[in-house]
Amino acid sequence: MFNLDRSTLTEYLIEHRRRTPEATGEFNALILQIAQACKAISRAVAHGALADVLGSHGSANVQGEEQKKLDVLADEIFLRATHWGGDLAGMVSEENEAPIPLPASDQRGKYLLAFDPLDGSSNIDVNVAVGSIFSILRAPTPGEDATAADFLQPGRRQVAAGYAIYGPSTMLVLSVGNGVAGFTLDPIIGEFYLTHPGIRVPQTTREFAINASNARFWEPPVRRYVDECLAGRSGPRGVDFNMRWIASLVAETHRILMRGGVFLYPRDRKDPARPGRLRLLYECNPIGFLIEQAGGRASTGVRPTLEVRPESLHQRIGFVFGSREEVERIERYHHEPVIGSVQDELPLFHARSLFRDTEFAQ
Ligand SMILES: O=P(O)(O)OC[C@H]1O[C@](O)(COP(=O)(O)O)[C@@H](O)[C@@H]1O
Ligand SMILES: [Mg+2]
Ligand SMILES: [Mg+2]
Repeated sequence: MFNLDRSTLTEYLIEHRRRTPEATGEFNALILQIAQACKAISRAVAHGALADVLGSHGSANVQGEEQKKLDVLADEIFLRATHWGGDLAGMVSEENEAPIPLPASDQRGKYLLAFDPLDGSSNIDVNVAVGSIFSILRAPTPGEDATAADFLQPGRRQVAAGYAIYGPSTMLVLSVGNGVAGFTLDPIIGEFYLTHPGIRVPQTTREFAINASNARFWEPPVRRYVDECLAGRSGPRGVDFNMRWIASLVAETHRILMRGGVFLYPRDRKDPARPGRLRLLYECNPIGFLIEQAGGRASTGVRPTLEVRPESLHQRIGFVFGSREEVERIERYHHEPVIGSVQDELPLFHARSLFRDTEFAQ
């Protein structure tokens, strides 16, 4: 059952360092600190009610969202595990408005860390998979405290990115810029082992994921895409599609990395002040980096996510990613003039579509 030949995460990182002669070891130290944080969060998640980590913390974060106990705990765990290491010049977290001050006595390093300590918070209390997401950038002025502006770099400049998924097993999925590798935690030994080398996203798929409760706010290209998927074999796509919605970005990403698919949390018209739901710096950019490294495509719906120049730390943006062919199709729909949708062609969709509304009917 156990394969003793598997590399540990540490061995994988040492191997990577051998191929990077100028590496000092700071980068590996940082990744291992993050992995340590993920192990501690995994333990808290696994203990659930036994560790009194379910339920609301009774506070709101900078974005006005209710904080769960586990959001706050995971944030603290990330801070403790990483901010004494001396390899960081700054940190940004979903749960903190400004960059988190590093300890005064500590040296400043050359990396910036942006993270979502607990992703999929609405799933904590219902015992569904949640995760942590992280993005690593180079500090423009190594050795000095980073400013908020230092973090506003396009995702293409990420040095590494990854997530931990706390599911039936805990995994760390990582890219240091040469593909994507998945490591599974042995919870007894407390070690991540390389179990999924060279992860690739299948180019084609027949499975999509979108929060359909927002259908009335979708823009026409998204409506067209989803309507065509729903029309299945008798529609313009000529095949039946399957649908998933977990409401944990990490879990959706993991499914897509494992078996393909396309995920959409598009820009919509729900709230003009919030063009999209997901946050660019610590959700879309790291996931986009992993998806591109695995041969898939990550997009705003119009252009590659990793090309966007961020404007603020907690900026939200439309996000579409997954199997390349589907993402390219969605981008094409955004660039094409709006023409009649499948709704106009199929009588069923006129009066009774699940996603029917009048406001944006074409
Ligand atoms: O509640 P919705 O609309 O289904 O949104 C789900 C999305 O919100 C998120 O939970 C946001 O992340 P946080 O839990 O870190 O705030 C994503 O993981 C997920 O894709
Ligand atoms: Mg999140
Ligand atoms: Mg979160």
